[in-house]
Amino acid sequence: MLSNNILDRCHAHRRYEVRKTITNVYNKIGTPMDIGKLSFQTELNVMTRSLWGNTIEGLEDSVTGVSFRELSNEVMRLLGKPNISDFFPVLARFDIQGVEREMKKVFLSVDQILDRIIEQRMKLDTAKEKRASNNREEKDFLQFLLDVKEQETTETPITRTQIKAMLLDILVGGTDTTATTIEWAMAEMMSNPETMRKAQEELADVVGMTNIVEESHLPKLKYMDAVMKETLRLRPAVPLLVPKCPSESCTVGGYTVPKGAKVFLNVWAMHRDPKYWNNPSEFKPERFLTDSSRWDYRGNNFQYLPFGSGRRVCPGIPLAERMLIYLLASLLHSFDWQLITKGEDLDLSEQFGIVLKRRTPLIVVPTKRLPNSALYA
Ligand code: HEM
Repeated sequence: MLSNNILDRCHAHRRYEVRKTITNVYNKIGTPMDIGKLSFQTELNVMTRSLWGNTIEGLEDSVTGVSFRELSNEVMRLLGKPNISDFFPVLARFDIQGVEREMKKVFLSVDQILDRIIEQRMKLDTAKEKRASNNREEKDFLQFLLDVKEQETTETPITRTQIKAMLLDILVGGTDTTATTIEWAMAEMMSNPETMRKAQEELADVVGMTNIVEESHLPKLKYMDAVMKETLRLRPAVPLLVPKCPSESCTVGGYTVPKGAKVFLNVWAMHRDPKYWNNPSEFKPERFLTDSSRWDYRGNNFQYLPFGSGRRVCPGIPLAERMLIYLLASLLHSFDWQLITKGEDLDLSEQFGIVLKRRTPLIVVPTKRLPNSALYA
């Protein structure tokens, strides 16, 4: 589902959702907008369309009374909260801060949403629907997993709980990270208007002002790509990566790491180390334009690891790469953006957590940029 090949085949989902977002923004032009919220909803819709062919707009509220974004925020908050049980496992059964209790509550809600989606799919699964689905050119991810579950001969049978876990892993791993990165990129550009000017100039050159951004333009948007790389250097969405736990004691850089230790890799600090970066706290996309072959997201260059490295490197890189640039480019090409109060200093402070969020949401006001209104439909 996350390979470039499959992503190429379902590019229509991304186009549909990004265009829907542009139209929605256009319909509310001149009013303040929360960029994080807007990006989250677009990314969530893109992912759920690829996972089970539909969005969860409406369903989430009707099943649990809260939006998926609120649930996801809560999962991230609890995952990042320092928990005494982790430091003194002997106390874990008392769950002194109630982290486990709260997490169970959130997961129950997410579980109900995913159960409803699976049940809806299984209800459709009459013989007639099944024939239609088998004949369909593309199966979505859920259908693929349900088919594997049905084949009892499979060596490693897959359970409904595992299906829900995989769906949740992908949803939680992909939505907040992408939305937060777009929000940071926009905030950094608003604080450095020269970078915004250059990005919009590139869009005018590559896409033109009588056209809309398409995924086919993305490989030509070199400056926009550098903006994303610089955003992920300065504001890595997962600043401590996902904790690692060695299965054997080992020695790294002269230090012994005992078997079973919890290891955090502080890429936030690595990305700001003055030994490797000139003026590390400056937002300067140009640093990624020179010697660009050195910079990619695969984790082979140990001074730059926004998606991790090795066996547990983020599997969502191909989707993230496309969606980050596609959505940001579409927002910057279609609109100019201003802060609510002109001349105000934008708050760039960070909030500690497993995902590196802004302390305050980025609220900005769009104005129309393209001459032809039909391009917003
Ligand atoms: C800006 C976007 C994203 C960033 C910065 C990001 C970053 C990361 C990082 C740092 C890790 C941990 C790697 C490690 O510890 O070595 C990770 C894991 C993961 N990511 Fe992403 N990610 C992004 C988008 C996505 C997307 C779009 C998806 C899914 C479609 C996704 C799915 C996952 C999953 C499932 C894991 C867990 C992998 C495992 O533990 O085996 N991510 N991501």
